[in-house]
Amino acid sequence: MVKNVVEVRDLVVVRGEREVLPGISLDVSAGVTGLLGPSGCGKTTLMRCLVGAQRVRSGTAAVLGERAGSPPLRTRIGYVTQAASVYDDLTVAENLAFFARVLGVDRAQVDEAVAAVGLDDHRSQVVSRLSGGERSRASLAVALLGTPDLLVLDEPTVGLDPVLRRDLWDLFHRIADRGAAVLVSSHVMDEAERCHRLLLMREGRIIADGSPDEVRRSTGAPDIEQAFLHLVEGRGDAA
Ligand SMILES: Nc1ncnc2c1ncn2[C@@H]1O[C@H](COP(=O)(O)OP(=O)(O)OP(=O)(O)O)[C@@H](O)[C@H]1O
Repeated sequence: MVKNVVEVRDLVVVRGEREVLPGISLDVSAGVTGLLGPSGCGKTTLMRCLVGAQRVRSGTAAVLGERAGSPPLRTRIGYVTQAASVYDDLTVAENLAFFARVLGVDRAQVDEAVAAVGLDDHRSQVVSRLSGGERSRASLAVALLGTPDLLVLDEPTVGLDPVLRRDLWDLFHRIADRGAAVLVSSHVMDEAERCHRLLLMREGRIIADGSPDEVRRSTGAPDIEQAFLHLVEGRGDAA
């Protein structure tokens, strides 16, 4: 068994004129890992590297022992971007059935994925008539097809009410409990408390890495929000 699900070493990514990731290194293992950092610090760029959607200048990114983006990883990684990635003119069930066929996944998994994201009552609804939160849950259901070993979720709870957010976090934990790695970016600090491990980023670098308790302790802050401000404003360095 591969210990680290993700291994990134000295990764350099340039977007436009800017070195967005100036040589980042990190590992991600099973469990729920939160990726936090100010807007523009490079979270999405890093996630794009892990799914093979980002051109890199140098360094390496490996997932489950394979080069990120290589074909064997196709069904082993689920990725949800900030924009919903389902077809507007198909129903929820039709979208799932389509992606199940593309991925070569058993149709039985469609029902499981729809139930997991709480869209049972909307399975026959055309996506264009769903609310924003329902639409993003439909995208999440697609990412769950194939029972991925790595789930990469770019701010999956934006625009969701507290009940749905809690339900989704319970789902992330259930997925992690069966041995998968779940990497979630978020701006919501109470969500950070629900992660097994936190990676705090600033300007394309990891500035803190540890459990919520460890991050709090290393900064002497009473909560993650204060710890985050402390680190991001450069008054400490816990990494
Ligand atoms: N297509 C692009 N061309 C040039 N620069 C880009 C492009 N996409 C993103 N960038 C820049 O790369 C940097 C990192 O962006 P990225 O989307 O990775 O940040 P982020 O941490 O995910 O931000 P947010 O929390 O706002 O989603 C930003 O400065 C952004 O302006």
